[in-house]
Amino acid sequence: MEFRRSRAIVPVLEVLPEAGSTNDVLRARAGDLPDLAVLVTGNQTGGRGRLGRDWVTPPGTALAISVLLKPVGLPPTSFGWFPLLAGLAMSRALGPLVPGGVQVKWPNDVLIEGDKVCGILAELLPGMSGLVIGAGVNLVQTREQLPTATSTSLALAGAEVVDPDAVLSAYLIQLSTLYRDFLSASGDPNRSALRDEVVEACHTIGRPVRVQLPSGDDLLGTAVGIDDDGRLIVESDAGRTAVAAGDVTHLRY
Ligand SMILES: Nc1ncnc2c1ncn2[C@@H]1O[C@H](COP(=O)(O)OP(=O)(O)OP(=O)(O)O)[C@@H](O)[C@H]1O
Ligand SMILES: O=C(O)CCCC[C@@H]1SC[C@@H]2NC(=O)N[C@@H]21
Repeated sequence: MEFRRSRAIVPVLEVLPEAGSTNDVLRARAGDLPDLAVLVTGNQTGGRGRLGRDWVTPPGTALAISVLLKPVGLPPTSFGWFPLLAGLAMSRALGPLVPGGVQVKWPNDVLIEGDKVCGILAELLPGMSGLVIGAGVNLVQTREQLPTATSTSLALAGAEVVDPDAVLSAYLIQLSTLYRDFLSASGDPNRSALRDEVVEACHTIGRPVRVQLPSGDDLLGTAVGIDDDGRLIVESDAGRTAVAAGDVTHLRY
């Protein structure tokens, strides 16, 4: 895979021929790298997913992108927005490539007709000094190369051309723009405009959902919004619950 054009968008873009996990490499080097530095590989051998799962991609079939964010002067409670902005950025980058577009499942999975084409893993740096936002994008895997029946690739979903560099550039342009918009909107603690965009893109809002909470409990209800800290608000028989982390399933009633 070749990467050509993305360097102008971010201060540091390093293409690794191979990496265990780009999130791990970037976290280890975060102290020496600037805000919005990016590591990318098309050959990630030890990818990690959310909730301790593996992220599996055969060499040369997928992109692994990790972006370092070092926002200055933000309260750590605001950090919950960044994974949502990454999901929105990726949905804008991938949406035009496939017939029928993409959907975002809260917090940041990007789906095509319900199947996962991109997963995002946001990890805090020690002392809340920043975050690493990792995104895995399934580009050209065949059905047999995907780990589950509910995952897909851009090629399988009907993208006519799958250019890794174009996907990378589009994502970085969208993410860096949203990130700068977020930082410059610090006068509006509710981030109303950005919140509206995230809610608009998030397919989960307005749907009946089951949320498997980190405690192991299940929450059944309807997703009705996103709160000031980026948490999903679920309305159930027990009232409203703000969910910071969990596995969401869209239910079809
Ligand atoms: N390349 C990949 N593409 C999609 N899913 C992957 C990939 N590699 C590993 N996985 C993992 O396979 C599982 C896919 O599960 P599934 O598509 O059923 O969605 P899910 O359980 O709702 O996922 P999630 O918990 O991320 O919302 C997830 O745990 C995901 O992290
Ligand atoms: O479980 C998920 O949905 C999140 C998957 C995140 C995968 C990406 S690939 C780039 C970065 N490096 C990793 O080890 N994980 C993330």
